[in-house]
Amino acid sequence: MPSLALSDHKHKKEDKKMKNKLALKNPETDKKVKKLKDPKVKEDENDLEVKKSKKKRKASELQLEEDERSETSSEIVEPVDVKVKVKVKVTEKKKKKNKEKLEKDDKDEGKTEDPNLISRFRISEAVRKKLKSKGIESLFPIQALTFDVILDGTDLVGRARTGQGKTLAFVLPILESLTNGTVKASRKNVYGRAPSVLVLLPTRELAKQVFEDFEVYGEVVGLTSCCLYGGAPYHTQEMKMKKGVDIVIGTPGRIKDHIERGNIHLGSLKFRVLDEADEMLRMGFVDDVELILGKVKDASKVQTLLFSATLPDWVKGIAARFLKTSKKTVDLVGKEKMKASTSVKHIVLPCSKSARSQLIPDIIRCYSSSGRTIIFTETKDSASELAGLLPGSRALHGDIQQAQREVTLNGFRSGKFMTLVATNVAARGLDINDVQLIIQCEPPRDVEAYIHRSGRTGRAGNTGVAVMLYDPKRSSISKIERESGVKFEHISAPQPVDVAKSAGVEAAKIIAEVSDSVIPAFKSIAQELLETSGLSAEDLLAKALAKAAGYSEIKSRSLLTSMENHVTLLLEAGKPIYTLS
Ligand SMILES: Nc1ncnc2c1ncn2[C@@H]1O[C@H](COP(=O)(O)OP(=O)(O)OP(=O)(O)O)[C@@H](O)[C@H]1O
Repeated sequence: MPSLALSDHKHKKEDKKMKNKLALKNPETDKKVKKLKDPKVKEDENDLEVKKSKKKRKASELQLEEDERSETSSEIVEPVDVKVKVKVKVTEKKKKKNKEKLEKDDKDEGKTEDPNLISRFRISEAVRKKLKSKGIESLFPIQALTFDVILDGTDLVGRARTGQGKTLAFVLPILESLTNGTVKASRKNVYGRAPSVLVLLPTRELAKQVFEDFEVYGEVVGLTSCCLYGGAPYHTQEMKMKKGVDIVIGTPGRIKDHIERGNIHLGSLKFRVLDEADEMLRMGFVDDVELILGKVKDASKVQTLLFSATLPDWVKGIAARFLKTSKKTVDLVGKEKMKASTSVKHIVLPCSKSARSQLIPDIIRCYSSSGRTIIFTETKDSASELAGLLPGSRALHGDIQQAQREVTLNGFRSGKFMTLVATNVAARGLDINDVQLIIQCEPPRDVEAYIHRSGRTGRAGNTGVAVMLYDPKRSSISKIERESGVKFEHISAPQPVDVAKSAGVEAAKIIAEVSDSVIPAFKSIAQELLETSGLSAEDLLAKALAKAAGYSEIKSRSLLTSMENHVTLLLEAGKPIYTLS
């Protein structure tokens, strides 16, 4: 039957894909990923490089010694074979060549030293130590390229893809500038001091994250920070401002309120930073941002920095109006077609709305590498609904109380649960360790959202997978593909039998870890089962593995809509078939 033959063909394709997927879990790949993640491994790798080049050098030295020996001994040793003949015939020319090679190796050794090592920048010892304790040995490109520009007092527009370290790109030079740089002399360290730095961010979660970086690195150089955002009581925030603080980080609405209530004075301001400015525009903070920026009386005394992963017109306009004409732009994306993260594997998969909750657990099984997953929905209701349907997941969106949002995010960060279902509140800037998989339930309305959502994985040099579901009857992915520059990999839904196979591998591992002490208690019932079931020990064990992996039966699934219990048939006819449409 042609349809069957074709459906088998599909299965083969799926098998191949599944092998690729499983390759993600293979220890070799794991080792590679670990290498990328683990700074110690990086260090070991550097050591290895140094050792390799030393070995190379040693080999050349030995060769040189040997050449010399050969030459001197050429008179007394009878050539034994061709190889030795070649050696004894070594000439001055070869010796010179080896020496030159040694010199070149020496030079290359110098070259392998990382030009972005933190020791090469004007970063104070205390901050350097702190960075090292966090596994940071060298600066990322956006940080290395902007560090001196900022520290030397120039306004800056910085742009890099998601997860490339834009936060430390402004945190580090600002801290240095306040403690050792140009603004050190004019900064007062007294009770009730007005802030020297004001950082504006679009969401509360993001503000908190940036605040934590300022806290960690600022603390070691004696600088204090506070975070001001809506949904939290005014009183505690006011108290902090009264005591005096060096760095204020917050969302535009709450910052504006504090300025209007007279809690924040901008007279001592040395830096203002706009992070994720494009999102502030999208979230309707245009007036608040412009009002806050306009409150600074003498803008010539303030350095303004603007960081973003995308630069729409409003952001360019803000840069033109509020940054000095001497400003510099460091744009690591530029006119490159690919705007999204290049360390992410971008995949699309056809799926009807009703099949989502059945399909998503399988996508997680296949692609999350047992790490964290963030699922994005378009509406708050669908985030709550989906979180209710997926065991072990929690929802995060704007209708959830701030205190609960923080509990949820902390739980996700600390690994209490591994799947977060969120709206765009989690799309921007959030940096959560070990997010391996992003699932977007449908194509977002604008390309920026796609870039930022998929950028929650594949951060800081790690790899990740972003899967976007789409209903072929309702939505199109071509606009996102065109505007983001992403070349999507098209796949069909993982077939339950394939997912079961990878679940079986996990279950087998779990069973192998069970202590032998359980055997006596279960042995007699196992023997009885073997005798009465009429199955071989192998088949019976397969059933036990299936149950341990959560399977009682295996259903089929449509390749077109991902609906369970649907089979996709591909019909072949000997001549063209015309439809009415
Ligand atoms: N030099 C560095 N070496 C190693 N890790 C770093 C370095 N700089 C930053 N990181 C880590 O990289 C991750 C991403 O950084 P960050 O959140 O600043 O990226 P981003 O460019 O602002 O991303 P997004 O556009 O999504 O907001 C963080 O976990 C951060 O700690």
